[in-house]
Amino acid sequence: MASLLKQPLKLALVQLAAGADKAANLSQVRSKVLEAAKAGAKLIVLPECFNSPYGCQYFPKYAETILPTPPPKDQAPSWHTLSSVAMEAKAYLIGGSIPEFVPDTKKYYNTSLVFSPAGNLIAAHRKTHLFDIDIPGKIKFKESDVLSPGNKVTIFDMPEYGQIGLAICYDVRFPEVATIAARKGAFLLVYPGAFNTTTGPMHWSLQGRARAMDNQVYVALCSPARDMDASYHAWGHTMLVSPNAEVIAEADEKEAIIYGELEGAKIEETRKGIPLNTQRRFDVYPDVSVGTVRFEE
Ligand SMILES: NC(=O)CC(=O)C(=O)O
Repeated sequence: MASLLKQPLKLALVQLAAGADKAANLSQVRSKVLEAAKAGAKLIVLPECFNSPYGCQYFPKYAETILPTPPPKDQAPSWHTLSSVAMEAKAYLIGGSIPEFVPDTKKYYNTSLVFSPAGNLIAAHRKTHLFDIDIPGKIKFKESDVLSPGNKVTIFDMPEYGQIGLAICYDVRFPEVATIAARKGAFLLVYPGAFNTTTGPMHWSLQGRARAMDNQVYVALCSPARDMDASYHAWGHTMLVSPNAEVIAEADEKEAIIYGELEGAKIEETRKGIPLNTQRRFDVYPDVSVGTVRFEE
């Protein structure tokens, strides 16, 4: 059987320190992406909300209108930064996420844009599960006050390497999304995400490792760096997890780039040792990856 990952891939996860100045954030994106490319990365990932601080109060101010594509430059500076830096870096670039505004419907989304090394937009994912939680005395957050949810599972292809499943932050808590992408052939699941200092220590690493363990694929979680002067304290701890659920590399809470070399043989070795893929009992329970799965908005 052909390998899910056609050739080794160097991955970089950029734990960016994003602040209130959008232009400064975009300039930092450019410098960190080029640094990662210089180190040999061919797939580079940015965190959730890389052009702004994270919080419902910020989404409208930092939102960009990206449709129709390509959008005018003055309307979508983040879109154009991602496209041009992907080209300069000669790398695939997963642009964490930005707030997106759709004028026709007046809706806002939390949206991840993916660019090819030629600077073309090749995929977009709108956060499907909005972060609405209330842990008394700890954290209350309601993205749905401002945002609308996306309506699809996102899988995209890098023809020289293979397929990637992409979702955002809270989406990681819904294992169906990961399972669908893995069963459709993804070798890597990528989650730009901003857990916080309450849910981060409880579940960040556990979620990343669980998605890897269940699906026997690589998992990448990419967070903003922590800013204790911001209203939301991101957990940080950007990490890469192996198909056998080991943490390959992990940042602390400060700005950093972490790297990993991904190899198809590692997925095959894991699946050979513990052959979940051939042992599933779809005569006992349904396969969530077939049937009414939406791959289009
Ligand atoms: N910020 C999120 O979307 C999710 C999160 O912090 C959590 O699930 O915990």
